[in-house]
Amino acid sequence: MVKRALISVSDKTGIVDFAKELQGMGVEIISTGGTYKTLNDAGIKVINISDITGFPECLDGRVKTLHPKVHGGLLAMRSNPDHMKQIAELGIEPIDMVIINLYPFKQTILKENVELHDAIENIDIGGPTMLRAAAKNYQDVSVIVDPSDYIKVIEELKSSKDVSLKTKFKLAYKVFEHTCHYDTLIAKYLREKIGEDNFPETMTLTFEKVQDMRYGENPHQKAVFYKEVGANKGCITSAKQLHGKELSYNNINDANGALELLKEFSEPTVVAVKHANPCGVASSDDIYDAYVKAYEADPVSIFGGIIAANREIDIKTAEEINKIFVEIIIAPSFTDEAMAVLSKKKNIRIMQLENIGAPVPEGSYDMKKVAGGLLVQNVNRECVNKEEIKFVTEKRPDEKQIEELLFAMKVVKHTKSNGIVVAKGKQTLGVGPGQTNRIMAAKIAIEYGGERTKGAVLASDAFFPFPDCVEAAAAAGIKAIIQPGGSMNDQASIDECNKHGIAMIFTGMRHFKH
Ligand SMILES: NC(=O)c1ncn([C@@H]2O[C@H](COP(=O)(O)O)[C@@H](O)[C@H]2O)c1NC=O
Repeated sequence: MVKRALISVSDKTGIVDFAKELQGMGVEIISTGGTYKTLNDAGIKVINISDITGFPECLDGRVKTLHPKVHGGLLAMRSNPDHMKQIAELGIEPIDMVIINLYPFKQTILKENVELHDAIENIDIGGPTMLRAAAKNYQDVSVIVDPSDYIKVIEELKSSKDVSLKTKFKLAYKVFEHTCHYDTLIAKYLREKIGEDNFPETMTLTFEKVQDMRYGENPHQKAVFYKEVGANKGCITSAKQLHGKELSYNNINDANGALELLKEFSEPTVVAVKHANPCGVASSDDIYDAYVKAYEADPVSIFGGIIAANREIDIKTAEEINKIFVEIIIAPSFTDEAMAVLSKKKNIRIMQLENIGAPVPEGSYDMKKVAGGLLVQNVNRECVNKEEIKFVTEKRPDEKQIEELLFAMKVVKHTKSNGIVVAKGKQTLGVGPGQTNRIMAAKIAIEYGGERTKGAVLASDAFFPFPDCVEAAAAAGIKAIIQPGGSMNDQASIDECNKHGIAMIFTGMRHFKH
């Protein structure tokens, strides 16, 4: 039986109707300042919390409900005669239901230019304390933290005069989920305020559900898509779907890979991705030309792929894209004419992402789940270390070749290791991804390039342990190479370059990606 309920809510949506229903069932209602006013103004009979505690709310609301008269009433076990005797002697009356939602910490920190003191004042203390007390004593107390549960609770009360133990247990579980999410956001916010790489002793992460997925990587795997709170600028989680069926698990993963690579470029660029590896990447003066070059880079692999562009898609580009089947096109915007063309196809997903080039914020984590644990590192935000660049061969690359080499290095950075990329004219010609030895990656990239590799450049994500990749490059007519350097055997590759008149530069920065 619910005889007394304590209501203390920041989000007052639906609270008047809920309280009216409780009152109609003869439940006595206690409330804190603002909630008291809202209910009282709506004609509901409410007892002010101060009349229960015998204390005024004080310290700007920092202390309202933190009192044994409240917590004794919540925590006393009704089945324990000692507890009941003690509270009777202390003049504490049981509280059977609490309806609480917390100070809007999340909404506060999501505001632009929020001051630390503002965030701090929005850390709720009394609310979580009551929520946790009530949830611990769920057998005797119903605890409602989510306004979407109001209707269900009222229905149960109407039909069986009480809330079932099963419902009370679920509501209690929800409380700990909620307070954990709330506290994790606080910890994350404060950790980011410290402003340096911070790898805490315990890693508590929190995400919010975006949607259920039809299935995971494979149809027999269940999957859900979650997003981080805040920090979603330029991320796949902020993309707006303008057309097409729901994104799949693999679509999201591939689109994420395409966006990460696209962020390396400021000039008009198109990235095509298959199975999380780039298959065609090109930069040009305009997006149409960049698309044509990305398509021609590898017209076979792009089929059924993900295309990401960093400029508006116009009708000319849309008509070109429409000639093949692609799963997703993602861009900052689409002209109306382009939308009309692209949306003729039922199966293409059209995604709009403003701020598509927004960099990953400094201090962001990159994580990989391993069985029984989690690997955490900071995001790989660099591409080459300009101070570390060394021209190691007799032949020096010219300015144009340096640009070409840097283009290829950006692409190989986002290719699964071992990876090799061959490129010319800011267009990939061959991508050799994810091989267990480097020469195989080189052979694949060169084979994709075919005749076009003559005069092209080659990038490697890590150093050459042997001169075999240079030999293969020379045979394919490659004129310049970029790689991190740092192998004990660097000299063998340098000698091989010198033998064939190839220019090679070392960047001092490796880009493994697994
Ligand atoms: N300090 C306390 O004793 C306390 N008790 C309840 N609160 C919070 O005060 C809010 C409601 O305040 P009001 O009814 O004055 O609008 C709720 O979000 C509730 O979680 C408190 N505030 C913050 O800690």
